[in-house]
Amino acid sequence: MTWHVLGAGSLGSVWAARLHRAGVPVKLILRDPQRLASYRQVGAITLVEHDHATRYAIPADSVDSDTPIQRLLLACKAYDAANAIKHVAHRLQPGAEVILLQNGLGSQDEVAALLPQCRCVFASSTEGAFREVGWRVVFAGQGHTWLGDPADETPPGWLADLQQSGIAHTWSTDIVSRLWRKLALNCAINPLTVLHGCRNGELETHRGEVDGLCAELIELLTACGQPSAAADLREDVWRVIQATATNYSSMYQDVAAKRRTEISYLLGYACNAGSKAGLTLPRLQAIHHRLQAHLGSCGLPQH
Ligand SMILES: NC(=O)C1=CN([C@@H]2O[C@H](COP(=O)(O)OP(=O)(O)OC[C@H]3O[C@@H](n4cnc5c(N)ncnc54)[C@H](OP(=O)(O)O)[C@@H]3O)[C@@H](O)[C@H]2O)C=CC1
Ligand SMILES: CC(C)(CO)C(=O)C(=O)O
Repeated sequence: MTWHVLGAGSLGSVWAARLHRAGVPVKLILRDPQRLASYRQVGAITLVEHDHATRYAIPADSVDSDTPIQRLLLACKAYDAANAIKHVAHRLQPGAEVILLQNGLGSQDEVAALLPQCRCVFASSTEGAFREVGWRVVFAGQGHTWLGDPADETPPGWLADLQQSGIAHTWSTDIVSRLWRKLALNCAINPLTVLHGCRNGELETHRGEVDGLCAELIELLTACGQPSAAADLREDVWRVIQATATNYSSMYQDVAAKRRTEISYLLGYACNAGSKAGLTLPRLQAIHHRLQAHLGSCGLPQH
């Protein structure tokens, strides 16, 4: 069965290239005929791993094609996910499986609401990839991907394709909790690195702010029925800060490159969930507002 990959950016390309080279049928779906023409001119995705570049001539079509889709990897940013899926929804067969690679929370439910006839599998990944130029992508960090379906704990048969392709993964029966935990880590670290203009490790000099956010995130996770995502959060945040001390967070990198951030699916989602639960979370609200103002001053969307 063919894997269709909608969103041939950083992570989508890394997935597509590994599946393709393992002999698993893959097709890229590009956003419009112009992007398809650009891809066809080059004819391949170039994947750079350990400074070694390899071309993978993966077949592609655009969203305008009408071939049916039974398995789809949605690899757009969280803010593009629902809009992107609308363009291919009519091609998805009853019972089709859609794997959602988005970080944060909120986009998964937006997409699932549009696809009542499909099985939506949520993913949370610690892999790292970035687009160098054009159709050339650097696979910067080996990581792990957790996959799960909140509506059905049965592992899908296609996990064997991931195994065959060397995509490190685990089927998770608590994927929503994992997504919450990653969201909390991102909320405690990423906005502060943007506002202080620093690497993750330099947050050591802003201990009070990090700890204050952790305390409110623990309150939020607990109120939202996510006690295991709340357990030892502060310790985990400091462990991640130390382990990634010399790195710039993904949000820092987005702002530095003048790319839109996923703020609405991270801090925005956390603040909304807090309001819905009737919580007062002054530190999270304040950092959300400071970050929005900062994004505005950089000419970037505040949502
Ligand atoms: N990159 C990473 O290291 C990691 C990313 N993630 C998460 O994975 C998700 C994807 O991130 P990433 O791969 O970095 O994102 P990129 O910006 O690199 O890629 C997104 C891709 O989506 C495509 N796209 C957007 N809208 C549409 C549309 N309507 N139709 C078709 N294609 C569309 C873009 O197309 P075009 O090329 O035409 O602009 C682009 O190729 C994010 O939620 C991110 O947080 C999680 C862990 C690590
Ligand atoms: C390294 C870490 C955990 C920091 O929040 C991250 O995931 C990111 O930069 O987005």
